[in-house]
Amino acid sequence: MRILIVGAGAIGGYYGARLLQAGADVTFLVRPRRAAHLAANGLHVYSELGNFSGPVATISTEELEPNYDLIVLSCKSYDLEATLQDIAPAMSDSTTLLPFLNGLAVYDRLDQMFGRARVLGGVAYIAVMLEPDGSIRHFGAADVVITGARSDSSTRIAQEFHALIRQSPGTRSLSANVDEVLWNKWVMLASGAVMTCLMRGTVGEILATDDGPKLMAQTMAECRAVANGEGIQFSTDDVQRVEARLLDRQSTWAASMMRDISQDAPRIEAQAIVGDMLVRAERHGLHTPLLRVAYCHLQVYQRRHDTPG
Ligand SMILES: NC(=O)C1=CN([C@@H]2O[C@H](COP(=O)(O)OP(=O)(O)OC[C@H]3O[C@@H](n4cnc5c(N)ncnc54)[C@H](OP(=O)(O)O)[C@@H]3O)[C@@H](O)[C@H]2O)C=CC1
Ligand SMILES: CC(C)(CO)C(=O)C(=O)O
Repeated sequence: MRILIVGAGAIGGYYGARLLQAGADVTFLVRPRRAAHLAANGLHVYSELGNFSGPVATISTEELEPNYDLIVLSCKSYDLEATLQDIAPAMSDSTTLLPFLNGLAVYDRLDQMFGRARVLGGVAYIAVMLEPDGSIRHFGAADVVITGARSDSSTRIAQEFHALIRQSPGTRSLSANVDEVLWNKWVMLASGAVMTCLMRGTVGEILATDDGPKLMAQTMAECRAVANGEGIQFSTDDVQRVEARLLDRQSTWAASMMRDISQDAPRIEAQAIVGDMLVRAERHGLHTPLLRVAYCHLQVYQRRHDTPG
């Protein structure tokens, strides 16, 4: 299987390296600055699960030809439209896409452009970061990847990808109900992002306050109601797994968007992670006050960074 990974950032670089270690045929689509860096230094991944260091094959959008079986999308959500233009020359009628972006808007867009049968579902539960020196650092040892076909005709390629990625360390599953998996992650992430970004604290710090547990539970209920409105029913296990993470008083976790805000990142994925949940809530006539407050707060942050001074 010929795999094109779009972006050699935290997620693309990390899983690209893991796929290379598994013997996969991987090329990274990168923009000029990253291409020059990788040509000069190679790719370096530092992880408790094993490091990777070595040269990698890169390509520019001008050089692309339609000869990939799978294109893995690992850009930030705000770069999706530009990325879709860049990958156009690589798309053949038989190319399948696998996005690892957070949120569900990416699926609506890809389904609209290419059809659901050409888009696999994928989530990564991991904390990785592109360091200023261009290397990729994995924080902790958690690394869970769940992928799956979203239509019968892409079952084979989903199985082939799983067979490759399962050779890497971490927990790997192939789901027969990947839509539920995608929603489950989004509900967890959106709820966690709403609370940790609004309160500027970790889950444990929030739960130690008078109203923290109640507000966290309300945020999860708002996000679950949106999922239900979109036709997703969670199992008791799903609900308990999200609650175990977001109602854990010992937790030092905060959403990566909260970490981006703490580091004064110029752009955040507020629209994809919180704004789009709110749009869907409105579509179903749902009252979601915490999502609304959080999105207003995140928009203020983004607008201040869009128009400095
Ligand atoms: N980091 C994490 O731990 C996790 C992240 N995610 C999600 O994964 C997605 C990616 O996040 P992350 O890897 O952290 O982000 P990064 O910013 O680390 O990496 C994104 C990379 O995409 C590249 N890129 C963007 N557009 C293009 C393009 N058109 N052509 C080539 N390269 C491009 C950027 O390159 P350039 O340098 O040229 O801008 C950048 O290196 C997000 O949606 C995030 O929410 C999900 C789970 C965990
Ligand atoms: C996997 C998880 C939940 C890791 O923190 C994430 O995607 C994020 O915070 O953006």
